[in-house]
Amino acid sequence: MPFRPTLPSLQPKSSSSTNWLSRQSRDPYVKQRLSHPALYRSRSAFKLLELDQKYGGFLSKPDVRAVVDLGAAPGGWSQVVAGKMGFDALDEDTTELAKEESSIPGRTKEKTIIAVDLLRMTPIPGVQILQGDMLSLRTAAQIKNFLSRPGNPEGKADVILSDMAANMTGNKIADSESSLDICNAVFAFTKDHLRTEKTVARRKAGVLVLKHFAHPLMTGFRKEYLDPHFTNVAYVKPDSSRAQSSEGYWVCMGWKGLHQGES
Ligand SMILES: C[S@@+](CC[C@H](N)C(=O)[O-])C[C@H]1O[C@@H](n2cnc3c(N)ncnc32)[C@H](O)[C@@H]1O
Repeated sequence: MPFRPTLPSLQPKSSSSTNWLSRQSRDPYVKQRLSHPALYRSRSAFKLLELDQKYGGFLSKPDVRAVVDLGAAPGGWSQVVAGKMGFDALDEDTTELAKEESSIPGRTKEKTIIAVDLLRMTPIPGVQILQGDMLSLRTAAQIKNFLSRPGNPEGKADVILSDMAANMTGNKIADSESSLDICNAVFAFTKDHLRTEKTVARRKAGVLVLKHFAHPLMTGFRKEYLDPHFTNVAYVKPDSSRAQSSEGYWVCMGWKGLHQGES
């Protein structure tokens, strides 16, 4: 369902909601979303577009056959991925131009996109939706089933995206721990399901994009799990991410797999 601005009610507003409305009305990315022909479901879609563009169009490489989008609801990132992989992922066909932009010549529909979230999602063409908790091992097993098909018997993904975020409590320690739990669960999934750059035979193939909230615990996580296992790890705060949020993304390229003796 496309994003629809709600009309402001006539009730008096609290100062925080007035501030929010005023910030929204000035936010260039909210304005861009409302006027963009693709009618992305979320403002987050622009973060992924920015990351993809900055890191060489990793979603559009011809060898990318399977993408997993974790924490996908309401579906902006999945719409971006589906568009890049040749599906018409628009919620509404507004203009002919938008249709042309979303269909990339030379792409077939032999691609797998899996979107996972705790919440229900409205369907997106080309995207298989799975409602489940990524902190549960059962969900990882279900994703593997979705990934495994004749062209991909080993059930691997070329790109794993995680924009997952638990509900914030306002307690910094609890919130950092939830973010760390999510990062650990995503890494556990990645080590079993991301195709290595060696298997693909392309440098920087096997990409993980992982959202996290800045905290010293996260520096340790990066040093222990990301830096040793990827050819390149970059920290990015997209321009489209609100300055007051402590969120940031690691763009990790070139999955090397586990080292001998690691499990
Ligand atoms: C910021 S939103 C994602 C927005 C999405 N990338 C988009 O473009 O529409 C974060 C999502 O993470 C999901 N989430 C949080 N914890 C999760 C978990 N343990 N398993 C699956 N999804 C989770 C939330 O339900 C929420 O929809």
